[in-house]
Amino acid sequence: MRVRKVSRDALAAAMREEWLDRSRRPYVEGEWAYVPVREGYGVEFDLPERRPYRGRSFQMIGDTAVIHGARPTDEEVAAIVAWRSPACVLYLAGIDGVRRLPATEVLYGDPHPVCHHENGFCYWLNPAEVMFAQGNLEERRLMGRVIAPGERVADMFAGIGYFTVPMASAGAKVHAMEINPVSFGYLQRNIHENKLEGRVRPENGDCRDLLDGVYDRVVMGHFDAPGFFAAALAHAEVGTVIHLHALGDAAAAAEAMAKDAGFTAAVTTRKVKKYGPHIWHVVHDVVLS
Ligand SMILES: C[S@@+](CC[C@H](N)C(=O)[O-])C[C@H]1O[C@@H](n2cnc3c(N)ncnc32)[C@H](O)[C@@H]1O
Repeated sequence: MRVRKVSRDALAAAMREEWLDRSRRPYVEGEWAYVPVREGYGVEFDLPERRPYRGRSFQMIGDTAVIHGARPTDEEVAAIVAWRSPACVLYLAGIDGVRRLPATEVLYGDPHPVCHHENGFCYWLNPAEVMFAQGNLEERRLMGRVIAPGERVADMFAGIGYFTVPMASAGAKVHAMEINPVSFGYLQRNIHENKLEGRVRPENGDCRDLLDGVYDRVVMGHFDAPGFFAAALAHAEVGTVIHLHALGDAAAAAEAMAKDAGFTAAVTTRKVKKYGPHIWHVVHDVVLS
């Protein structure tokens, strides 16, 4: 690409120049911008054409690239670094145990806390320490939309606040429970960074011990949630809505447990993402009457 080099501050003015090639995009690196030049005008450099990235998909969390599946080769890591200039590349080999801890290998740079921007919120986390579920994006948006101001909400598996933050921002009073002290630290930070103190009561511990009083809505964002459903029912009343996450269909079991607790349950189900062959991560919306 034929370019002229200008300072980043001068880029806006360069974009109005007669010599600008409007069919190409400028390339910005650090404090400098390389601005494409039309035929017939003088150039300072002829940059090699940047080859588009054709490797497998990866997740950007803040400035950290996270790659799933088979362990990437050195060439794959080099291609990601050349394409996105991440500060760090992590290989996510798996997610362990009920605390959903990521098993990661550092392939480039040093892991560090990052701010991941999503739906207008900022989530601090270190992707080498805690997971950030990519496939739940639509569910996180939805939880922000279903809230009526003043609702009493329990987020039983709050993690770093993916559901708590949008719900509190929509006007709910959220009781956010998280058992892992590392995730809990980020939860507290994310409540603060998103200016939601006063709307969230964060507590570190087992949600079965922390549930307190009666809630209008209960979010159960964990694959093991069906095993905790009885605990949620003990803090529900007629009209309470429970968002029960599960791997596979837990609707019939939920209806039976609600009946045992003296309620009638109306259950609707949506798929969040495919988890494995013939296995879906689903959410059952359980409305109690
Ligand atoms: C799937 S992760 C984060 C969930 C987040 N709501 C999401 O879907 O992105 C589930 C979280 O539940 C926490 N957890 C597991 N068992 C728990 C328990 N008994 N009480 C409170 N938190 C628990 C884990 O430490 C983890 O941070």
